[in-house]
Amino acid sequence: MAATNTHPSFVLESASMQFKSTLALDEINLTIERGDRVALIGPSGSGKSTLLKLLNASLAPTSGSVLIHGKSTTGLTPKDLRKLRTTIGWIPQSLGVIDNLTVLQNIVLGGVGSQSLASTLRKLTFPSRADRLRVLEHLERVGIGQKLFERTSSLSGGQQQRVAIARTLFQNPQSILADEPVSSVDPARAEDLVDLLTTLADSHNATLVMSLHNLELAKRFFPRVIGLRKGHVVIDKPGSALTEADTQTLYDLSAEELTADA
Ligand SMILES: Nc1ncnc2c1ncn2[C@@H]1O[C@H](COP(=O)(O)OP(=O)(O)OP(=O)(O)O)[C@@H](O)[C@H]1O
Repeated sequence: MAATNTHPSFVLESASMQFKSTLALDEINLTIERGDRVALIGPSGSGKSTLLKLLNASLAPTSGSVLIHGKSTTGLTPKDLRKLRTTIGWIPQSLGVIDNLTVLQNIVLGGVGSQSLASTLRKLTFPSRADRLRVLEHLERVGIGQKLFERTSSLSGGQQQRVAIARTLFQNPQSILADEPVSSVDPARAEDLVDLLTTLADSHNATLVMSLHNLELAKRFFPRVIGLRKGHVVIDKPGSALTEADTQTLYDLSAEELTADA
């Protein structure tokens, strides 16, 4: 189980992110409580990945503040930043698994956090019996226990996604962030993976924030759906309460935008 922390998982206070001439996020105010299960939806370019990067402390806001598990991400030393990041499981679009390592080694890497290079190499080369058993337990939970010693490059895309999930769980994070983890798989597999990830996050009592393009999955699996448009939060409600009007709010181009884009 993840360590107890009474703070909300994430708090954004007037947080903005400006990239040169692009205002990717505009004064966002948002609290994500411990154990929340949140889908981030919105059109391409609306700011979903940027928001996840603020929640992962890989970007600091250009103005306003972001608190992760009660700690502001502004002005942290690199050491404190690394320590904070060990409390967050991060599943990027690219999954971040290393092809040439075995499944066991990839998952052990999830747990090394801020340890030294020497200690990391030792763990990778000679994982302890306790680590091997824990890895196996997580692999079994994601349904690929038999793949423990296989080279990750020999696994299918869907199996590699399961490795990425097991690696995140092995880290025992307080929160899990996933950036479109199902973008490149077929609909049936996408549903299985979202089901698996939401169930596992629940059983670990971990907060889950996942960006998704598939609105049906957001509706079915997420008690909270946050819709972004042009760097603003325009929807924040249970997935089961999403309406056609919400979809239009998010995705329909106004006549003004159509003229601007022409
Ligand atoms: N590093 C960067 N430098 C400059 N502009 C950026 C950078 N990262 C993002 N942006 C811009 O910020 C805006 C929001 O991008 P972001 O990637 O957060 O959108 P998104 O909703 O995740 O899109 P998608 O669904 O296509 O992944 C876009 O206009 C994008 O071009």
